[in-house]
Amino acid sequence: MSAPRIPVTVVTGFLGAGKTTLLSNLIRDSKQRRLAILVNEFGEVSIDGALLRGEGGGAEIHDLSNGLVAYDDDADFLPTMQALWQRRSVIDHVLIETSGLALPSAVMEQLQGEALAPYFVLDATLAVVDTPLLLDGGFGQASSDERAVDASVAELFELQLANADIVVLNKIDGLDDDALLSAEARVRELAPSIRFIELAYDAKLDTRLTLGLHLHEPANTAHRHYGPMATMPGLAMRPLANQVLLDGHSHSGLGAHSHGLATHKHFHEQDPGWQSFMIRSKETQHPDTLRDAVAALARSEPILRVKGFAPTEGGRLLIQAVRNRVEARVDETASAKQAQLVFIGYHPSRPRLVEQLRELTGTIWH
Ligand SMILES: Nc1nc2c(ncn2[C@@H]2O[C@H](COP(=O)(O)OP(=O)(O)OP(=O)(O)O)[C@@H](O)[C@H]2O)c(=O)[nH]1
Repeated sequence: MSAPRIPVTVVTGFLGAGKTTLLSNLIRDSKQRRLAILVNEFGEVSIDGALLRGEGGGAEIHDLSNGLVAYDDDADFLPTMQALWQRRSVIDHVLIETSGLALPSAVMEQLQGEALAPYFVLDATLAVVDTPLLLDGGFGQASSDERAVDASVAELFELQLANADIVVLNKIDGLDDDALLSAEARVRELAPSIRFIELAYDAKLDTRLTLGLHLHEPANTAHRHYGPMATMPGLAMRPLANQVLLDGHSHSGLGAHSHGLATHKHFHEQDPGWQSFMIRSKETQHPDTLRDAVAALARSEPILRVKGFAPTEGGRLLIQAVRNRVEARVDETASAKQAQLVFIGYHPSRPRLVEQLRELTGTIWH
Protein backbone atom coordinates (compact mmCIF):
# COMPACT_ATOMS: atom_id res chain seq x y z
CA MET A 1 0.00 0.00 0.00
CA SER A 2 1.29 3.45 -0.83
CA ALA A 3 2.17 5.86 1.97
CA PRO A 4 -0.64 8.20 3.06
CA ARG A 5 -0.50 11.69 1.68
CA ILE A 6 0.68 14.50 3.94
CA PRO A 7 -2.07 17.03 4.78
CA VAL A 8 -1.35 20.66 3.93
CA THR A 9 -3.04 23.74 5.38
CA VAL A 10 -2.70 27.00 3.48
CA VAL A 11 -2.80 30.15 5.63
CA THR A 12 -3.62 33.34 3.79
CA GLY A 13 -4.70 36.81 4.89
CA PHE A 14 -3.89 40.44 4.23
CA LEU A 15 -0.65 42.12 5.35
CA GLY A 16 -0.45 42.16 9.12
CA ALA A 17 -3.64 40.17 9.77
CA GLY A 18 -1.77 37.98 12.25
CA LYS A 19 -0.77 34.89 10.26
CA THR A 20 2.68 34.58 11.82
CA THR A 21 1.36 35.21 15.34
CA LEU A 22 -1.28 32.50 14.92
CA LEU A 23 1.34 30.09 13.59
CA SER A 24 3.70 30.87 16.51
CA ASN A 25 0.93 29.99 18.95
CA LEU A 26 0.06 26.88 16.97
CA ILE A 27 3.67 25.68 17.16
CA ARG A 28 3.55 26.10 20.93
CA ASP A 29 0.14 24.45 21.32
CA SER A 30 0.52 21.43 19.08
CA LYS A 31 3.69 19.78 20.25
CA GLN A 32 2.23 16.36 19.57
CA ARG A 33 2.12 17.10 15.83
CA ARG A 34 5.35 17.34 13.87
CA LEU A 35 4.82 20.42 11.75
CA ALA A 36 6.70 21.75 8.75
CA ILE A 37 5.96 25.41 8.04
CA LEU A 38 6.74 27.13 4.74
CA VAL A 39 6.82 30.90 5.02
CA ASN A 40 6.49 32.98 1.91
CA GLU A 41 7.16 36.69 2.27
CA PHE A 42 6.77 39.54 -0.12
CA GLY A 43 10.10 41.14 0.78
CA GLU A 44 13.57 39.78 0.19
CA VAL A 45 14.25 39.04 3.85
CA SER A 46 12.18 36.72 6.00
CA ILE A 47 11.29 38.44 9.24
CA ASP A 48 8.44 36.00 9.85
CA GLY A 49 10.73 32.97 9.46
CA ALA A 50 13.05 34.42 12.09
CA LEU A 51 10.14 35.03 14.47
CA LEU A 52 8.77 31.51 14.05
CA ARG A 53 12.19 29.96 14.57
CA GLY A 54 12.34 31.89 17.83
CA GLU A 55 9.42 29.78 19.08
CA GLY A 56 11.68 26.75 19.26
CA GLY A 57 9.53 23.65 19.59
CA GLY A 58 9.31 20.81 17.13
CA ALA A 59 8.29 22.71 14.02
CA GLU A 60 10.72 23.12 11.17
CA ILE A 61 10.59 26.41 9.28
CA HIS A 62 11.41 26.89 5.58
CA ASP A 63 11.67 30.37 4.06
CA LEU A 64 10.48 30.95 0.52
CA SER A 65 11.41 34.50 -0.29
CA ASN A 66 10.10 36.98 -2.85
CA GLY A 67 6.42 36.30 -2.38
CA LEU A 68 6.18 34.04 -5.40
CA VAL A 69 5.43 30.66 -3.96
CA ALA A 70 4.08 28.10 -6.38
CA TYR A 71 4.32 30.12 -9.55
CA ASP A 72 5.74 28.62 -12.69
CA ASP A 73 9.03 30.41 -12.27
CA ASP A 74 9.35 29.62 -8.58
CA ALA A 75 12.48 27.60 -8.02
CA ASP A 76 11.95 26.85 -4.35
CA PHE A 77 8.47 25.53 -3.77
CA LEU A 78 8.48 22.17 -5.56
CA PRO A 79 11.97 21.12 -4.38
CA THR A 80 11.05 22.08 -0.80
CA MET A 81 7.86 20.03 -0.95
CA GLN A 82 9.68 17.09 -2.56
CA ALA A 83 12.31 17.18 0.17
CA LEU A 84 9.54 17.15 2.79
CA TRP A 85 8.02 14.06 1.18
CA GLN A 86 11.39 12.31 1.33
CA ARG A 87 11.31 12.95 5.08
CA ARG A 88 7.63 12.02 5.50
CA SER A 89 8.33 9.70 8.42
CA VAL A 90 9.05 12.75 10.59
CA ILE A 91 6.35 15.14 9.31
CA ASP A 92 2.65 14.98 10.22
CA HIS A 93 1.36 18.18 8.72
CA VAL A 94 2.57 20.98 6.44
CA LEU A 95 1.43 24.60 6.84
CA ILE A 96 2.09 27.19 4.15
CA GLU A 97 1.88 30.87 5.10
CA THR A 98 1.42 32.84 1.92
CA SER A 99 2.52 36.45 1.64
CA GLY A 100 -0.03 39.06 2.67
CA LEU A 101 -0.16 40.20 -0.96
CA ALA A 102 -0.67 36.76 -2.48
CA LEU A 103 -3.72 34.82 -3.47
CA PRO A 104 -3.76 31.28 -2.10
CA SER A 105 -5.07 29.85 -5.36
CA ALA A 106 -1.64 29.24 -6.93
CA VAL A 107 -0.51 27.06 -4.03
CA MET A 108 -3.85 25.26 -3.99
CA GLU A 109 -3.60 24.54 -7.70
CA GLN A 110 -0.04 23.24 -7.41
CA LEU A 111 -1.07 20.91 -4.62
CA GLN A 112 -3.69 19.44 -6.93
CA GLY A 113 -1.25 19.18 -9.84
CA GLU A 114 0.64 16.10 -11.08
CA ALA A 115 3.87 16.74 -9.24
CA LEU A 116 2.37 17.01 -5.76
CA ALA A 117 -1.11 15.44 -5.71
CA PRO A 118 0.18 11.87 -5.19
CA TYR A 119 2.04 12.96 -2.06
CA PHE A 120 0.17 15.87 -0.50
CA VAL A 121 -3.48 16.63 0.10
CA LEU A 122 -4.95 20.06 0.74
CA ASP A 123 -6.53 19.91 4.18
CA ALA A 124 -8.04 23.40 4.30
CA THR A 125 -7.35 26.98 3.35
CA LEU A 126 -7.60 29.52 6.17
CA ALA A 127 -7.99 33.25 5.60
CA VAL A 128 -6.94 35.32 8.61
CA VAL A 129 -8.74 38.62 9.06
CA ASP A 130 -7.71 41.74 10.99
CA THR A 131 -11.17 42.11 12.54
CA PRO A 132 -10.90 45.68 13.86
CA LEU A 133 -9.72 46.78 10.42
CA LEU A 134 -12.63 44.97 8.78
CA LEU A 135 -15.05 46.72 11.13
CA ASP A 136 -13.38 50.11 10.62
CA GLY A 137 -13.94 49.91 6.90
CA GLY A 138 -10.25 49.38 6.27
CA PHE A 139 -10.97 46.97 3.44
CA GLY A 140 -12.56 49.46 1.16
CA GLN A 141 -16.25 49.34 2.02
CA ALA A 142 -18.67 52.22 2.45
CA SER A 143 -16.67 54.64 4.55
CA SER A 144 -13.47 54.52 2.56
CA ASP A 145 -12.42 57.28 0.24
CA GLU A 146 -11.56 56.75 -3.37
CA ARG A 147 -7.86 56.31 -3.11
CA ALA A 148 -6.40 53.58 -5.27
CA VAL A 149 -4.84 51.85 -2.31
CA ASP A 150 -8.24 51.24 -0.73
CA ALA A 151 -9.61 49.75 -3.92
CA SER A 152 -6.56 47.57 -4.32
CA VAL A 153 -6.69 46.35 -0.72
CA ALA A 154 -10.43 45.66 -0.94
CA GLU A 155 -10.02 43.61 -4.11
CA LEU A 156 -7.22 41.47 -2.73
CA PHE A 157 -9.02 40.97 0.57
CA GLU A 158 -12.15 39.74 -1.16
CA LEU A 159 -10.20 37.39 -3.42
CA GLN A 160 -8.37 35.90 -0.45
CA LEU A 161 -11.68 35.28 1.31
CA ALA A 162 -13.27 33.83 -1.80
CA ASN A 163 -10.61 31.11 -1.92
CA ALA A 164 -10.85 30.17 1.74
CA ASP A 165 -12.63 27.31 3.48
CA ILE A 166 -12.30 28.88 6.90
CA VAL A 167 -12.15 32.52 7.87
CA VAL A 168 -10.32 33.22 11.11
CA LEU A 169 -11.41 36.42 12.84
CA ASN A 170 -8.25 37.60 14.57
CA LYS A 171 -7.35 40.53 16.87
CA ILE A 172 -10.69 40.16 18.63
CA ASP A 173 -9.41 40.97 22.10
CA GLY A 174 -11.32 44.09 23.08
CA LEU A 175 -14.27 43.47 20.73
CA ASP A 176 -17.71 42.87 22.20
CA ASP A 177 -20.32 40.37 20.99
CA ASP A 178 -22.09 42.90 18.79
CA ALA A 179 -18.85 43.74 17.03
CA LEU A 180 -18.11 40.06 16.50
CA LEU A 181 -21.56 39.46 15.06
CA SER A 182 -21.13 42.39 12.70
CA ALA A 183 -17.76 41.01 11.60
CA GLU A 184 -19.24 37.56 10.97
CA ALA A 185 -22.09 39.09 8.98
CA ARG A 186 -19.64 41.15 6.94
CA VAL A 187 -17.52 38.09 6.16
CA ARG A 188 -20.58 36.07 5.11
CA GLU A 189 -21.62 38.90 2.85
CA LEU A 190 -18.20 39.06 1.22
CA ALA A 191 -17.63 35.30 0.99
CA PRO A 192 -20.91 33.37 1.08
CA SER A 193 -19.25 30.06 0.24
CA ILE A 194 -16.86 29.77 3.18
CA ARG A 195 -17.47 26.80 5.46
CA PHE A 196 -16.51 28.00 8.91
CA ILE A 197 -15.82 31.18 10.76
CA GLU A 198 -13.42 30.70 13.62
CA LEU A 199 -12.74 33.21 16.37
CA ALA A 200 -9.09 33.35 17.41
CA TYR A 201 -9.13 34.54 21.01
CA ASP A 202 -5.66 35.85 21.95
CA ALA A 203 -4.45 34.97 18.44
CA LYS A 204 -4.89 31.27 19.17
CA LEU A 205 -6.36 28.73 16.81
CA ASP A 206 -8.14 25.68 18.12
CA THR A 207 -6.16 22.90 16.47
CA ARG A 208 -9.21 20.60 16.47
CA LEU A 209 -10.94 23.08 14.20
CA THR A 210 -7.91 23.96 12.15
CA LEU A 211 -5.81 20.90 11.38
CA GLY A 212 -6.94 17.52 10.08
CA LEU A 213 -10.24 18.72 8.62
CA HIS A 214 -9.97 16.78 5.33
CA LEU A 215 -12.06 19.37 3.55
CA HIS A 216 -10.67 18.60 0.12
CA GLU A 217 -10.55 14.84 0.16
CA PRO A 218 -12.28 12.75 -2.49
CA ALA A 219 -15.38 10.60 -2.21
CA ASN A 220 -14.10 7.78 -0.03
CA THR A 221 -13.87 10.11 2.94
CA ALA A 222 -17.36 11.39 2.36
CA HIS A 223 -18.72 11.39 5.86
CA ARG A 224 -16.21 12.33 8.45
CA HIS A 225 -16.73 13.69 11.90
CA TYR A 226 -14.15 16.15 13.03
CA GLY A 227 -15.01 17.40 16.41
CA PRO A 228 -17.94 18.51 18.47
CA MET A 229 -19.28 21.64 16.91
CA ALA A 230 -20.37 22.93 20.29
CA THR A 231 -16.71 23.78 20.80
CA MET A 232 -16.50 25.88 17.69
CA PRO A 233 -15.86 29.40 18.85
CA GLY A 234 -18.50 31.79 17.70
CA LEU A 235 -21.16 29.26 16.87
CA ALA A 236 -22.92 29.57 20.16
CA MET A 237 -23.35 33.21 19.49
CA ARG A 238 -25.57 32.99 16.47
CA PRO A 239 -27.07 30.07 14.59
CA LEU A 240 -26.04 30.42 10.99
CA ALA A 241 -28.59 30.27 8.23
CA ASN A 242 -27.02 27.36 6.43
CA GLN A 243 -26.34 24.80 9.14
CA VAL A 244 -25.34 22.17 6.62
CA LEU A 245 -22.06 23.99 6.22
CA LEU A 246 -21.40 23.75 9.91
CA ASP A 247 -22.71 20.41 11.04
CA GLY A 248 -19.39 18.80 11.72
CA HIS A 249 -19.32 16.64 8.64
CA SER A 250 -17.30 16.87 5.53
CA HIS A 251 -19.16 15.75 2.44
CA SER A 252 -17.41 14.58 -0.66
CA GLY A 253 -17.07 17.00 -3.47
CA LEU A 254 -18.04 20.04 -1.48
CA GLY A 255 -14.54 21.31 -1.19
CA ALA A 256 -13.02 19.69 -4.22
CA HIS A 257 -13.30 22.76 -6.31
CA SER A 258 -10.64 23.41 -8.83
CA HIS A 259 -9.01 26.78 -8.97
CA GLY A 260 -9.04 28.33 -12.38
CA LEU A 261 -6.08 29.87 -14.10
CA ALA A 262 -7.74 33.24 -13.96
CA THR A 263 -7.20 33.38 -10.22
CA HIS A 264 -3.54 32.50 -10.55
CA LYS A 265 -1.95 35.82 -10.95
CA HIS A 266 -0.09 37.17 -8.03
CA PHE A 267 -1.87 40.20 -6.81
CA HIS A 268 1.16 42.43 -6.75
CA GLU A 269 2.00 41.37 -10.30
CA GLN A 270 -1.41 42.52 -11.46
CA ASP A 271 -1.00 45.68 -9.50
CA PRO A 272 2.66 46.76 -9.51
CA GLY A 273 1.92 49.67 -7.20
CA TRP A 274 2.72 47.35 -4.28
CA GLN A 275 6.36 47.49 -3.30
CA SER A 276 8.54 46.23 -0.54
CA PHE A 277 12.03 47.23 0.46
CA MET A 278 14.46 47.04 3.34
CA ILE A 279 15.97 50.09 5.07
CA ARG A 280 19.00 49.56 7.29
CA SER A 281 20.99 51.31 9.98
CA LYS A 282 24.12 50.28 11.88
CA GLU A 283 23.23 52.45 14.87
CA THR A 284 21.58 51.47 18.13
CA GLN A 285 17.94 52.57 18.26
CA HIS A 286 15.84 53.82 21.13
CA PRO A 287 12.55 51.85 21.30
CA ASP A 288 10.19 54.82 21.84
CA THR A 289 11.93 57.02 19.29
CA LEU A 290 11.88 54.37 16.59
CA ARG A 291 8.28 53.41 17.38
CA ASP A 292 7.15 57.05 17.10
CA ALA A 293 9.15 57.52 13.90
CA VAL A 294 7.53 54.48 12.28
CA ALA A 295 4.09 55.68 13.40
CA ALA A 296 4.75 59.10 11.88
CA LEU A 297 5.87 57.52 8.59
CA ALA A 298 2.81 55.29 8.48
CA ARG A 299 0.65 58.40 8.78
CA SER A 300 2.47 60.49 6.21
CA GLU A 301 3.40 57.85 3.58
CA PRO A 302 1.42 55.14 1.76
CA ILE A 303 2.85 52.41 4.00
CA LEU A 304 0.63 49.58 5.19
CA ARG A 305 3.15 47.34 6.91
CA VAL A 306 6.53 47.67 8.63
CA LYS A 307 8.39 44.90 10.39
CA GLY A 308 11.92 44.19 11.45
CA PHE A 309 14.58 44.26 14.09
CA ALA A 310 17.03 46.81 15.49
CA PRO A 311 19.86 46.73 18.02
CA THR A 312 18.84 48.47 21.21
CA GLU A 313 20.27 48.91 24.68
CA GLY A 314 20.07 45.54 26.40
CA GLY A 315 18.70 43.44 23.55
CA ARG A 316 16.93 43.28 20.22
CA LEU A 317 14.07 45.61 19.38
CA LEU A 318 11.23 44.09 17.36
CA ILE A 319 9.12 46.55 15.38
CA GLN A 320 5.71 45.52 14.04
CA ALA A 321 3.39 48.04 12.39
CA VAL A 322 0.08 47.46 10.68
CA ARG A 323 -1.03 50.79 9.23
CA ASN A 324 -0.37 53.27 12.04
CA ARG A 325 -0.67 50.78 14.91
CA VAL A 326 2.96 50.24 15.91
CA GLU A 327 4.38 47.81 18.46
CA ALA A 328 7.95 48.02 19.74
CA ARG A 329 9.12 45.16 21.94
CA VAL A 330 12.55 44.49 23.39
CA ASP A 331 13.75 40.91 23.52
CA GLU A 332 16.47 40.79 26.16
CA THR A 333 17.50 37.29 25.16
CA ALA A 334 18.43 38.26 21.59
CA SER A 335 20.68 40.74 19.82
CA ALA A 336 20.82 42.37 16.40
CA LYS A 337 23.94 43.46 14.50
CA GLN A 338 22.11 46.15 12.56
CA ALA A 339 18.63 47.59 12.17
CA GLN A 340 16.65 46.11 9.29
CA LEU A 341 13.12 47.31 8.64
CA VAL A 342 10.96 45.98 5.82
CA PHE A 343 8.46 48.52 4.48
CA ILE A 344 5.51 47.42 2.35
CA GLY A 345 3.31 50.01 0.72
CA TYR A 346 1.46 51.25 -2.29
CA HIS A 347 3.71 53.46 -4.44
CA PRO A 348 6.01 54.27 -1.50
CA SER A 349 9.09 56.46 -1.97
CA ARG A 350 12.20 54.84 -0.53
CA PRO A 351 14.37 58.00 -0.57
CA ARG A 352 11.70 59.93 1.28
CA LEU A 353 11.37 57.22 3.93
CA VAL A 354 15.14 57.07 4.43
CA GLU A 355 15.32 60.84 4.80
CA GLN A 356 12.48 60.97 7.30
CA LEU A 357 13.86 58.09 9.34
CA ARG A 358 17.17 59.97 9.58
CA GLU A 359 15.42 63.12 10.74
CA LEU A 360 13.06 61.44 13.19
CA THR A 361 15.56 59.11 14.85
CA GLY A 362 18.73 61.21 14.57
CA THR A 363 20.55 58.16 13.20
CA ILE A 364 21.85 57.22 9.75
CA TRP A 365 19.66 54.94 7.62
CA HIS A 366 20.33 53.76 4.10
N1 LIG B 1 -4.01 42.89 19.66
C1 LIG B 1 -3.68 41.87 18.87
N2 LIG B 1 -2.64 42.00 18.06
C2 LIG B 1 -2.32 40.94 17.27
C3 LIG B 1 -3.06 39.74 17.28
N3 LIG B 1 -2.52 38.90 16.35
C4 LIG B 1 -1.48 39.57 15.79
N4 LIG B 1 -1.35 40.80 16.34
C5 LIG B 1 -0.33 41.82 16.02
O1 LIG B 1 -0.46 42.19 14.65
C6 LIG B 1 0.81 42.47 14.08
C7 LIG B 1 1.01 41.65 12.81
O2 LIG B 1 1.01 40.28 13.15
P1 LIG B 1 1.69 39.18 12.22
O3 LIG B 1 1.39 37.87 12.84
O4 LIG B 1 3.12 39.51 11.97
O5 LIG B 1 0.87 39.37 10.86
P2 LIG B 1 1.08 38.63 9.44
O6 LIG B 1 -0.27 38.37 8.90
O7 LIG B 1 1.99 37.46 9.59
O8 LIG B 1 1.82 39.78 8.63
P3 LIG B 1 2.47 39.69 7.13
O9 LIG B 1 3.22 38.38 7.07
O10 LIG B 1 3.34 40.87 7.07
O11 LIG B 1 1.35 39.76 6.16
C8 LIG B 1 1.83 42.18 15.16
O12 LIG B 1 2.15 43.40 15.78
C9 LIG B 1 1.08 41.27 16.12
O13 LIG B 1 1.57 41.36 17.45
C10 LIG B 1 -4.20 39.64 18.17
O14 LIG B 1 -4.93 38.66 18.23
N5 LIG B 1 -4.45 40.75 18.93
